[in-house]
Amino acid sequence: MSEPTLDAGRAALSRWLLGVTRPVLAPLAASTVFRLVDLLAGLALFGVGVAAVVRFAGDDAPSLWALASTMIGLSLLKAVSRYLEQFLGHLVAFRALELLRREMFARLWPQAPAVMSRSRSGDLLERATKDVDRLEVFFAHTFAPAVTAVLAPAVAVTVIGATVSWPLAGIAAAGLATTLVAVPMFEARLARRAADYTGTLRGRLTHSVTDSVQGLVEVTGYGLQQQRLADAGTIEAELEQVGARAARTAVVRRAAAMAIGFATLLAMVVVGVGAQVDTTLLAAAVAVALRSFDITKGVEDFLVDLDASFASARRLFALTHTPPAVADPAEPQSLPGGPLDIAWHEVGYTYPAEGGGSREAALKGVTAVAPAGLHTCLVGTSGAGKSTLAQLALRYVDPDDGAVTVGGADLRGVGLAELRTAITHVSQRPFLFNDTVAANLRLARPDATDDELREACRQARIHDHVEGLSHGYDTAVGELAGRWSGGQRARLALARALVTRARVFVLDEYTSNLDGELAGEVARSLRAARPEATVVEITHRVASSLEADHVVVLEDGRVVQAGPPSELAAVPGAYAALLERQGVLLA
Ligand SMILES: Nc1ncnc2c1ncn2[C@@H]1O[C@H](COP(=O)(O)OP(=O)(O)OP(=O)(O)O)[C@@H](O)[C@H]1O
Repeated sequence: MSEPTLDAGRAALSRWLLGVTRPVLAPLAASTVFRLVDLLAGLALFGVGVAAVVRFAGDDAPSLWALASTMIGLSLLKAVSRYLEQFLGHLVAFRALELLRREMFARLWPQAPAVMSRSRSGDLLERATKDVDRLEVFFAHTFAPAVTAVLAPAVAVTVIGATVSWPLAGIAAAGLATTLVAVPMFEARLARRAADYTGTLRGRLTHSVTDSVQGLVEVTGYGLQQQRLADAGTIEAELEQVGARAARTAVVRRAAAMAIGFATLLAMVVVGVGAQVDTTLLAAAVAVALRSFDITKGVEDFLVDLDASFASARRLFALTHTPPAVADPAEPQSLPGGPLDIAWHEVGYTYPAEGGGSREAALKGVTAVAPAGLHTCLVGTSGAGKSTLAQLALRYVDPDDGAVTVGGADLRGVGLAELRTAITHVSQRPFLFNDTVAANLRLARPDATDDELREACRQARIHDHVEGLSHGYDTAVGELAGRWSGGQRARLALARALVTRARVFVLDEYTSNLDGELAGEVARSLRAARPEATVVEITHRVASSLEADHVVVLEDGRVVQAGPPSELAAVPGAYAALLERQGVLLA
């Protein structure tokens, strides 16, 4: 199946959705058939009932036995088909939800972590949950009503024609066709735009609320509560406006549909009486037509939901079809054994600009090395490109120019799984899951033993703290790790990295929350625990880089100095200037 482009039209989106939900198409079709039988049985019940009342009112009373058995038979048929329709409909709903969620995560996985820096958190959440839910509802609860809203009236009209009168059937058909085709077209474009815009606004609202909750400390600290509420209120007001317009359109549509229905029924009565159609049959025909108009409402609901569903599908599609920032090589190359060096060769990288603008390159022809088995510090002023250099070493993104090698192998040629095992990362803002300490540590290696967890925590100088918690390693870390200090969180994150068997540690300012003495102790402990490992550390604490084996100094996306820290500190230059700025006295 060819994949539609990111601004896919409805046909392409439908092909994609049908492809994803293929396994539920058969039960969906069966559910639709049972719904049709249910509706037709309902129409027949209504028609037979009205006809019976008319005959009882006249002097031609029907046989009670025949009437009762017909009604009971139709009721049973209706009940059984309704049960089967509902049963299959729910089956389809749950399976479709599962299929859509799987598709979404399978597509997002290769995009992480790049997608996290591209997407706003609330927006991503909105797409991952609400958009998928909306599609599921459309799929499982809107499709069958729409199809049967056309088929059931079509069958009813044919039966009226064959059993009562074709002119009456023609009038009913004309009225029903008008409600099915003309009414939904009223302001259809407006409804579609409203649905798209509503989705965007909802994303903005979720984003705003998520930001307010995550930034609660800043919001409270700077007294921004009213402003945040006002911002969210503005979006809500806009949502309300869009919703009100859509509701007004829906009211006009409904009123038009009711007027057409009323005129059709009146015309049927006038023509039927004029043509001297049998009263009982005429009453039954009008009753069936009346009920058919109710059924056509399914198409109207479908069209309203259709707009919202396509809007959801479009957002989900754009998210899931963004090409992954990095791809697994077709024929992965294995890494050599032993300590691994990381080398950047003439590397250039520019972050993608939002809205097609241009950005300045974050890295400009960087050539540097973090020698195997040694401790390298990347230093430089804020925004110099240190984190970007580290991200390239982790292959979170690929360079625009040049290459990054690990143990001599181009990162783009090494399987991502092998790479993630060989190189581990402690980020500037480590995330701790709302689970126990042990579970958080085992994320790195699920089969790690209790003793291994303890050893890693001892090495990261966090064991004593964990042991002092109410349930030791089984203590819950707490949502968003709010109960942990920055330094404790950083050390737990380091312990998590130490649980792995990684040969390269990329540490992004992992000691920034520790006092100088503890930072030095942790660094020495890491060295002692993993003497063969290559450590690439980003640090603002330039003084601590004096203890490293190798230093790379970056400035404005370029390497300006590199070498052993003692040599660099001894000559005037960027490194000496950084040290001086931090009050380190040079000999
Ligand atoms: N996700 C991003 N999108 C766009 N630009 C980015 C992104 N991350 C970093 N940049 C830009 O790239 C440049 C290098 O940033 P980088 O984070 O690598 O610097 P750094 O030396 O690690 O800074 P710091 O010490 O402040 O963490 C900066 O100009 C920064 O604004």
